[in-house]
Amino acid sequence: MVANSNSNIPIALTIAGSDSGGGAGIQADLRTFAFHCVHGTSALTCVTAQNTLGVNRVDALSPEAVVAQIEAVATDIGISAVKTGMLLNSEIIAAVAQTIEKLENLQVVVDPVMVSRSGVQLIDDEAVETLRETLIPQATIVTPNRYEAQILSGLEIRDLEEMRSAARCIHHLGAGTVLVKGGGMSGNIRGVDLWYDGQNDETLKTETVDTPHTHGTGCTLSAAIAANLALGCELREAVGRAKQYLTQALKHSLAIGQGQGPVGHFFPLLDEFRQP
Ligand SMILES: Nc1ncnc2c1ncn2[C@@H]1O[C@H](COP(=O)(O)OP(=O)(O)OP(=O)(O)O)[C@@H](O)[C@H]1O
Ligand SMILES: Cc1ncc(CO)c(N)n1
Repeated sequence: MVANSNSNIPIALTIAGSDSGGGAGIQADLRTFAFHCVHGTSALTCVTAQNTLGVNRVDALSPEAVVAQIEAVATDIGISAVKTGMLLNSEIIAAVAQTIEKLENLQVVVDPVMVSRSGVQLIDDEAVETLRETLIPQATIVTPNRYEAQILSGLEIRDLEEMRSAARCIHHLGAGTVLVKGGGMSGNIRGVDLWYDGQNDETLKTETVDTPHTHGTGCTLSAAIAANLALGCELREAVGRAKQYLTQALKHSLAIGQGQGPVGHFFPLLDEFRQP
């Protein structure tokens, strides 16, 4: 039998860290790409020993190793969309920014991973500055959570109005569009995101899912945006579709481990493969 090979498959790249627990990072990104029928490629920045309770250890790769992975993919396979996640330190951020700057026709989704959901800063101040100066200006869209938006804007965020002000400040750093995510907000704006593209702002809401198992929401959302961009969607549509996918994954989140379980990326296949 002759294979029905597909040479038109959209291709996306994730530049991010590994999560041994499988809920966030590269593992979440590649699963999200796959569930959008997008071929996923990856450049690993660090390896975390992590589970549903937290991060126990982080080992970084060298900036040269990160660049070599990006170049190996770009020079042979080609990429139409990239997402960046946990970049860890200033040297890796600068190397990634320099490398992707040279790639043409690339849509860039920057998830500026720097603060955990509990509000703990994961990267040092120098790395924040490098992110601000080198990578965010290249972003088609940047997707900070509440705490990351506070650091990038220097503003406190307690309500929608403050999310709006922060988005405007971050837009001044040079990103095309800013999406301030509301997973860390409380009350009726938990799960409401604020979009600002330099002209219009808009609140994006699907529904609030009442679950403690939200590990990997940010990675999944940014990977789904990159996947939809690789599929050819316009940015606003890509974000809307990504939020729908994430909401379904949250509704099917996995109550595994003793802490915060991951979102369930494979909900579209549950009926087919559900155990008896
Ligand atoms: N309980 C919820 N119900 C609905 N949507 C949610 C909920 N929690 C998070 N989201 C959505 O998930 C997406 C990611 O936002 P969040 O603020 O959780 O990012 P994050 O903190 O970067 O995630 P992570 O925990 O992976 O670091 C956003 O679209 C947000 O609105
Ligand atoms: C590897 C990795 N990337 C991103 C996050 C943020 O959710 C995480 N916990 N781990």
